[in-house]
Amino acid sequence: MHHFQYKGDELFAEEVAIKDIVAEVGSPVYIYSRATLERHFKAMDDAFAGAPHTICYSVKANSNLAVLKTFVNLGGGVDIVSGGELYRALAVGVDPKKVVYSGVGKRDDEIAYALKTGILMFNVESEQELDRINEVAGRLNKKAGIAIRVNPDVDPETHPYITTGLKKAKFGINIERALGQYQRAESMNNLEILGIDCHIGSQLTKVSPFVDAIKKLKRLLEGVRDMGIDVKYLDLGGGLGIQYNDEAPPLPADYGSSIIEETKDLGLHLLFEPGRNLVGNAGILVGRCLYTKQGEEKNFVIVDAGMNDLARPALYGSFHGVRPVVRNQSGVIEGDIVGPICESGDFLVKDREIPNFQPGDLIAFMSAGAYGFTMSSNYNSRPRVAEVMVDGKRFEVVRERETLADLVKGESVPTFL
Ligand SMILES: Cc1ncc(COP(=O)(O)O)c(C=O)c1O
Ligand SMILES: N[C@@H](CCCC[NH3+])C(=O)O
Repeated sequence: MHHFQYKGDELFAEEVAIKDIVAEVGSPVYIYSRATLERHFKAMDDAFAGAPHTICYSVKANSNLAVLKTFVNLGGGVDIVSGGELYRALAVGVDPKKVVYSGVGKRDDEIAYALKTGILMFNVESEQELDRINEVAGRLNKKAGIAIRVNPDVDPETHPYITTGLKKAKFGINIERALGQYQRAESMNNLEILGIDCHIGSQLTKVSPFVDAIKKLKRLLEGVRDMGIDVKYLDLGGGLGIQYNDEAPPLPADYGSSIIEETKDLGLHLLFEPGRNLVGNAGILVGRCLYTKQGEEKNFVIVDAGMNDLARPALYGSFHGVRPVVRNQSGVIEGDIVGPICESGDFLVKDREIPNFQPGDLIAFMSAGAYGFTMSSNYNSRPRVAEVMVDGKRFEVVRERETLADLVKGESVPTFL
């Protein structure tokens, strides 16, 4: 259940007809439901009510300030992977002590920015990074809180591109080497060891890989504690999946109870970094049918939104549900919904039964709130689209559509031309 439902033949976002939003803001447009964002956050937060915990929303999934502010208002922290994400989170007043910083390629300036901000901890992803953070912290006369992101080598059984906790992944430090790194960290002057971290992948539809990972981390935790290191936090990353099509991911409550059961005697404060689960089904992308075309072997619906606006189908072959914004189509066809981009990979829907859309019709691409706008680009010199947040009967533009002038912002023709 979410807040994008038909009333009669018109698709609504909460209490607002989507066609009214498009009439004012144009298309394509991303539309987010505040009520859905809040409900998802609370479901996750409530799932861990039985344990000390903080929900550190993973900013990469959707970094719009309005979305961040929604979660910060509910007491959320953030998981960031760049100085840019930190900047965004600070702009909406996140508590620095609820910020964790993940990512395999943290630069010196980003580390320094995070240290000056006073974030809770860095999730360290390599041996060299450990030295680097220690060095930068020393230079700034600060102590850096750290956890080691452990790669527990469990298979999350999700898409290979978003599997991150297998041995062959670039992420984290192999669990067998982690203890040695804790020992090294302990000997460094400018680090404070605070936690153990893992993130095994995204769009998981089972609880068991999480539990498997925790079992492995518990063995490591014992070793770390045996060295006399007092770890306070267990960061279990994000990764809980959502329903795009016919997946049946566990409910946050089930995910929560399994994890609490597995961690209840550890005396640790739990951290979570959910992204997709909070925002995926809280957002849609709306585009308009420009043309239809009967190819030699196929029907095409050509829309004004493309892979530059929503990259997931092109990148992962992902499924996004499709709904007419106004139900007036007669019948269905089989075919592709494609964008205007000059790439054969530019499709939003491939080989599916779809409503018989006609030029002018508005189309909602569902479950687009996560990794939608944040992965969009200006490819083909297309201004990035507007973002709107709905709250009950009202809505506001939370990111303006880019203009043609925005496209060339910062560019110049050199003097020698
Ligand atoms: C370190 C880390 N934390 C959290 C997330 C959020 O993942 P998800 O959107 O699947 O919850 C990711 C992305 O997979 C990640 O790499
Ligand atoms: N971008 C991916 C998820 C990547 C997760 C990154 N931590 C997706 O759309 O499914």
